[in-house]
Amino acid sequence: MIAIRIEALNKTLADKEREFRLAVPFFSIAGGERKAIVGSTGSGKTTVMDILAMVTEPDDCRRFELDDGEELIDLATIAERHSALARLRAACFGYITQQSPLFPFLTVAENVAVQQKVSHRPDRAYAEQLAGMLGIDMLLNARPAELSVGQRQRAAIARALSHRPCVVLCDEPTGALDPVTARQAITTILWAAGQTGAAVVMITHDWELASEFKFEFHVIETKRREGSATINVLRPLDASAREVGL
Ligand SMILES: Nc1ncnc2c1ncn2[C@@H]1O[C@H](COP(=O)(O)OP(=O)(O)OP(=O)(O)O)[C@@H](O)[C@H]1O
Repeated sequence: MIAIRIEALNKTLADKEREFRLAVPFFSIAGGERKAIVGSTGSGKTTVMDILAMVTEPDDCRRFELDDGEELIDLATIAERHSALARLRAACFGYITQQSPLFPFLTVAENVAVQQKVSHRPDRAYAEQLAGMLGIDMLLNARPAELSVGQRQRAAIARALSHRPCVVLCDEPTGALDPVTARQAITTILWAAGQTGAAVVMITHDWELASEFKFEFHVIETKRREGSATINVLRPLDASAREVGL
């Protein structure tokens, strides 16, 4: 079973006027688990997700590793090994970003097929099944420009799940969806994760939906400010804080 562990990780983003520092003392996720990351806008949720997706490199960490059940992979240094990083991403990770850009010159079906091809897991029937569950099966031959924002978001979800990843990362996957379609999207993500025993990490502002689907909450909050620098920390949220909707 897959597991990712982070210990004492730090990342600083800075420009001339301000500095944003994020600390992750400890975070772990294993196959079958579902964790929600919450926090105010600009608190660093996407930064955490980009680090998990190995899009952004941490500045330093005591531990940042992926255990795939056979091998322990050091994610802190994998960015230096381009082909290993590309292989790992294609095989293991499904990342639904906020924009989730689709190739504009390809149909929805072709966008999904590209992901499966890169991951060496072509499976048209599975792609169609996901599209059906997400309510976009009638749109498989449409190009992104012909879709609404919510339809594009669902196409991006189908693409990110289509190669049966064992880590599913979702950055506000239901941001453009109405409540019924949002529930359908989360149900599909968790169904697909259940097929492979995948771990699911989701950024959301929808506490109610995440609670309903039994996500474990982690929150990013400001620890302190030092001049123009903001220092934020990711920590688990206990049940009592969740009840008052902190
Ligand atoms: N290059 C940079 N220099 C300084 N600060 C930066 C830079 N890039 C990003 N930031 C800051 O980093 C912080 C974290 O950004 P991030 O996108 O991770 O937040 P978020 O919690 O995902 O926000 P949202 O909910 O709005 O999507 C923000 O406050 C942002 O202003």
